[in-house]
Amino acid sequence: MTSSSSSGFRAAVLQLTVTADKSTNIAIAVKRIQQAKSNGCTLAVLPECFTTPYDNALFRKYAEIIPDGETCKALSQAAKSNQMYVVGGSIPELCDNKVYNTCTVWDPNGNLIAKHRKVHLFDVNIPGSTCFKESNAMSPGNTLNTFQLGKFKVGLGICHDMRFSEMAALYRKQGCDLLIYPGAFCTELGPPHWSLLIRFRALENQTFVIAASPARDTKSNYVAWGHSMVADPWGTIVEEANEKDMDLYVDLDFTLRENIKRQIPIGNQRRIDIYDTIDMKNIK
Ligand SMILES: NC(=O)CCC(=O)C(=O)O
Repeated sequence: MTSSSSSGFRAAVLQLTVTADKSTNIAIAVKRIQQAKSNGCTLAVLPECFTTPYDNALFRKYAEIIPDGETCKALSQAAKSNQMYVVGGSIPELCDNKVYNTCTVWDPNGNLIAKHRKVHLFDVNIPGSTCFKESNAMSPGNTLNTFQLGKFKVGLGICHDMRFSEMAALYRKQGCDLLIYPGAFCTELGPPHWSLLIRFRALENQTFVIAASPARDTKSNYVAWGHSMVADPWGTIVEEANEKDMDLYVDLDFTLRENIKRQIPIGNQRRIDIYDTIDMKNIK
C-alpha cells in the first residue's frame, strides 16, 4: 500500500505536549500537521483538550465558539494548506453559555465536516486514586457523529466515551471502518484500562481504532498517561507511543478489515431476536 491508495491511507497520531499557553499549543499542532503531511499522511489526529490543560477550573476560560475561534481558524487553514483531513482532538466549546468538550473535523478544503461533543463525561470517584467530575464544568453532547474519508466511514468519540461498547456498536452498525478517540487517560487508569479498551473496541467491532493522547507532563495538575495507540480489527496494537512528546505514522489497510469480517462473520451471527427481548433501560 502507498501512503494513500484504494485500500487505505496513512494516519498521523500527534502526541503533543499541552502547555498553559493556548496560542503555543495551537502553533505546535499546526507544525505537527505539516510534519505529518511531509511524512505522507492523509489524516492527522490530535489529542483531547490539546489547547487546554485538562482542568475544570480552566475549561470555560479557554473555551471558544465553533467555528469562529482561533483554534478552528488555525485547523481549517492547516487542513487546507496541507490538503489533509484533520481530527482536531477536542477543545472546550462555548455555546449558549454552556461548555462542551468538542472534537472538530476538517477536510482538505478546510471545511468543517463533523463535530462531536463528548457524550459520556468523565465523572469517577476512586478514593486514593482518581476523583474527577468533568460534569462540574462541561455539558454532555447528545449525538453520535461520523464523517466520510474517501470511501471509509469514521465514528467519533472522546476519551471516556471509549468505555461504552454500546456507542461503538452503534458506529459499527452504521458501517464505520475506523473509530477515533482523542483521549487523556490519567496515570492511574491508563495502565489498567487504556490499551485494553482500545483493543477491545477494535476487536468487537472489527474496526481500526485510533486513540490520541497528550504527552505526559508530570508538572501538570492532571498527568496524562500518553501511550497514543492504533489497534487493528484483529485487536492487535499496530503502533503505540510511550509517554513522551512524539508522533505515530501508521498505514491503515482496510483489506484486513474486509478479510476478518468475512473470516469471522459476527456481523451476521448476532442473535438480535434474543437481545431485543432484554430491556436495556433496566440494566445498569
Ligand atoms: N478525559 C477522560 O475522559 C478520562 C477518561 C478516563 O481516564 C477513564 O478512565 O475513563
